[in-house]
Amino acid sequence: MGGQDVMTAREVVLETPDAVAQYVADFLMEKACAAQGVFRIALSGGSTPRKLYALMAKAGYAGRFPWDRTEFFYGDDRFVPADSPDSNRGMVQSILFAHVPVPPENIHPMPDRGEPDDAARSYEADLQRAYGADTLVAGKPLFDVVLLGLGENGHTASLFPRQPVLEEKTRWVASCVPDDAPHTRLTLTYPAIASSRHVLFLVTGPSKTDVLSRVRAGDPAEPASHIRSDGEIVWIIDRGAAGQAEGKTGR
Ligand SMILES: O=C1O[C@H](COP(=O)(O)O)[C@@H](O)[C@H](O)[C@H]1O
Repeated sequence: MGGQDVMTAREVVLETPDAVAQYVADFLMEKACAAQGVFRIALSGGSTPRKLYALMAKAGYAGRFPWDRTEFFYGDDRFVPADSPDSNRGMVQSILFAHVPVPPENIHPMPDRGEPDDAARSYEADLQRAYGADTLVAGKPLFDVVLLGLGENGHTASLFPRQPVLEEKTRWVASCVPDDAPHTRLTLTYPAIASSRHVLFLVTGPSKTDVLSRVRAGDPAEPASHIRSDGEIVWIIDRGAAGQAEGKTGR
């Protein structure tokens, strides 16, 4: 694969948020089942992927997904305890992991204690152990799939506008303190996200239409405009976010 940016990404527009969840669940099932050996996913947080995680916890998926050879990491998290309602880790645990036979050692939550920068370095070391090297190599993706969302203020993972983390070229994980959102965060950096076979953006609802159109036009002020993948990028959006009267699949 030659790699993609958001301008050359494939786009799938579906009727509803439920259809988006279904599409992504089927995508993950197909890719994970087809993979040889370990399959690594970086999960997204926030509200949009909840439907996806709930669907994957249902018998039809839970009984067939290769949980035992899938390693679950996080694209970002808020630096709060897992029992906080704002914790991405806590959200995925309660909606998905509590209901499926995933070995606990396959779940890699971002740390939520100590100094945020130490926690970021510790998570980076966790990723490097899984990857088997401390330098990212072209042709050897860190992640099979990275799931991403898109905040109304333009952030993706916890890459917020105007933050120093947007300039990070070598670290895989960094801490940041957004100026327009609560909590210190830990986030994958651009180079870590780019080391992937598939980046899937899940975007639903009319509140995302404006920011989505800015990113799709390549607005450099939007952090999501700078996402790359060594493989493919796919936008999976509902017609509410697309600002369309009717859904269609294309591009
Ligand atoms: O803070 C976050 O927000 C983004 C977008 O979330 P959504 O609620 O608009 O779906 C999410 O992708 C990220 O993981 C999360 O930490």
